[in-house]
Amino acid sequence: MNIRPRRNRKSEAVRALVQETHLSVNDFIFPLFLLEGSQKKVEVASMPGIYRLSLDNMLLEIEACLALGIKAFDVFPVVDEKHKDKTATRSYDENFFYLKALKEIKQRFPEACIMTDVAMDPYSSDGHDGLVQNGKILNDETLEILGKMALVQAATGIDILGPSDMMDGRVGYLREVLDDHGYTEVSIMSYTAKYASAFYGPFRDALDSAPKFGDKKTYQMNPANQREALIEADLDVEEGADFLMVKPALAYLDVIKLLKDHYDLPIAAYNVSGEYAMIKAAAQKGWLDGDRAMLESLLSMKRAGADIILSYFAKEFALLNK
Ligand SMILES: NCc1[nH]cc(CCC(=O)O)c1CC(=O)O
Ligand SMILES: [Mg+2]
Repeated sequence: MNIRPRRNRKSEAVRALVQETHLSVNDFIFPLFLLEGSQKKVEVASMPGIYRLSLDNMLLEIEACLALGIKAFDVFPVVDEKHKDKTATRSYDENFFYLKALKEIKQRFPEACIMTDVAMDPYSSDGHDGLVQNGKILNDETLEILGKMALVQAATGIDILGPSDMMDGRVGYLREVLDDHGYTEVSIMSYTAKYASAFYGPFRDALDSAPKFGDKKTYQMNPANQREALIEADLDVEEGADFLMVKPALAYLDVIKLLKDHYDLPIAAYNVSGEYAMIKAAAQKGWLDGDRAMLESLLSMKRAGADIILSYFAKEFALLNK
C-alpha cells in the first residue's frame, strides 16, 4: 500500500493541518425573540436555553454576545394576540414596540449588524405570512403590506431585511420601495428556498404564530424539490437580493450545495428551531453528546457551502470556543 489516508489523521496536530472546513464566530447570525415590556425573560419550552426577552434584557444579551465575537442578530417580535389582525396593521405602526426597540438597539450598538423579519405571520390573526381572503393567501396584495413593513423597519436604522414570507416578486418589490425612499444601503437577505417544514414547530411556539387554519404549502416549497430552488434563486438574484438563504439547513444540505455551486452571492443557511430542539432534547436525555452534535451539524452546513449560519446555537458555539 503506497497510499494510506490514515497518515493524515495520525495526530491532533496533523488533523488540524488538513482540516478543510472551519467554523468561526464570524459565520453566525443569532436569532433573538423580543417581548414587549421590561424585565422579562421567558424560556421557550421547546427550545431549552433560548429565551424571549424584553428590550432591557435583550440589550444585555447583545452586549454579552458582542463580547464573545458574535456581531449579527436577527430580531423577531413576539406579538400579543390582542395586537393581531387580518392585515398585520402593527407591522407598519411606527409606535409598535418592535420598531421602537430596533431603533434603541441600533443606537446602543451601531457596530452590530441587525437583521429584521419581513412577513405577516407574527402580526396576523390568521397566522399566515400573507393576506388571507376566502382561505387563500393573496400574493400581490401581500407585497403592499410587506413594502410598508420594510420601510418602517429600514427607518429604524437596521442593516438587513429578511423577507421570510415566500411571496413571489417580493425581493424586487422591496428593493424598489426601499430605493425610492433613499434606503439604498439596506440589504436584503432573501429566504430564497424556504421549505414547508415540520422543523419550524418550536419557533411557532416562541412567537405563538402557528397558522390558524391549513398549512403553508401554497407558498413555502415542497421538501421533495431541489431544482425548484434554482428557479427561486434566479429570480432573487435578478430582483436584487444581497444574500440567498436556504431554510431549514440540516435536511437541506443538498440545496445549500446547489445554490453555492450556481451563484456568486453569499449563501446563508437557517439552522431552524426544530433542528436546535432535536439536539437539545436528545442531549438532555443523555442520548447524544450535545456539544459534539452541535459542532458536527454546524460544520456540515459550512461544508455544504453556507457562508453564513443563522443559528440558536450561535452563543453556545462562541462560549465553547472562547
Ligand atoms: N415568517 C415566518 C418564519 N420566519 C422564521 C421562521 C422559522 C424559524 C425557525 O424555525 O427557527 C418562520 C416560521 C414559519 O415559516 O412558519
Ligand atoms: Mg421567491
